[in-house]
Amino acid sequence: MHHDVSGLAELRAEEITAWFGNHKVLDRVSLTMPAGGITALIGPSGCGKSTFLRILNRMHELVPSAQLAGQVLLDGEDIYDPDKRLIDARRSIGMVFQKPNPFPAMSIRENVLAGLKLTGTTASKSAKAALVEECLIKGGLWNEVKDRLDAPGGGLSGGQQQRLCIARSLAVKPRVLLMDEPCSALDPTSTRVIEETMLELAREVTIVIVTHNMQQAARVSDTCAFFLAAQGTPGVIVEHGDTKAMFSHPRDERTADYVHGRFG
Ligand SMILES: Nc1ncnc2c1ncn2[C@@H]1O[C@H](COP(=O)(O)OP(=O)(O)OP(=O)(O)O)[C@@H](O)[C@H]1O
Repeated sequence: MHHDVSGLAELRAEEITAWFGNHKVLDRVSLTMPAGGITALIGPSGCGKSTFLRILNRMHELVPSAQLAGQVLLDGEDIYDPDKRLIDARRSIGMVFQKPNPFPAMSIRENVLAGLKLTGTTASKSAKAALVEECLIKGGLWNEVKDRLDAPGGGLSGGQQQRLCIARSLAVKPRVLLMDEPCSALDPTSTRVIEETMLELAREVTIVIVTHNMQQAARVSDTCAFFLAAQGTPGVIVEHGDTKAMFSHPRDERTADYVHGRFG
């Protein structure tokens, strides 16, 4: 299959079912996350959004009791193909977490470059310097840190740390960036800066974001998927599609109730 590593990539989940032990938490969830778009995953707590996100870059299998059925296709290629290496899936599909997690004692520069070691990538000193600048610019942090690249990452504010984590994930040139409530630990100003960064990044990387903030989903996402797990049943997608349409004219009453803040 044609595989343009520099181009924008579509991520597609097909019939994903997930368990922790015998507890089924997702049931045959299918979703196409368009290339170069921002897809928001919304829904009440416990409906399986984070589990679904973790399945998209093979983090679910880190939990010993976790099981999975279905496929995840990056530009048509199954990331769970036994011939594919885990590290390749993780490099192509990066993740930013709820709580900023830079290496606190490492310098800002070393934080950005940290992923290169893990993926065994080597680069010259000047190539590394260029990469650090490029990723910090894309992460929306360059102007604030360019004069102190050797200061520890842990000395930055929460919002800056989160942008540092975004820059770090960009350094290995991912094709998809997964973000699990990336702003929930941040103040409104930092949140807006991250949202602007996301809108810029979407030109070159496909983004999937879990968010509890409906305004945020409306501001940043092109497409949206509403997850729901009815009492005692696994999570499913009730409705998905164009974000503006889903917020203004939801097809399902449960979506209407959720996006208007009537539950969850
Ligand atoms: N490591 C785990 N071991 C066992 N069960 C788990 C584990 N992680 C999640 N679950 C269960 O899977 C279900 C889905 O959880 P998940 O965190 O994916 O939901 P969520 O929609 O992301 O929730 P939230 O919005 O609160 O983060 C829940 O019933 C949860 O208790």
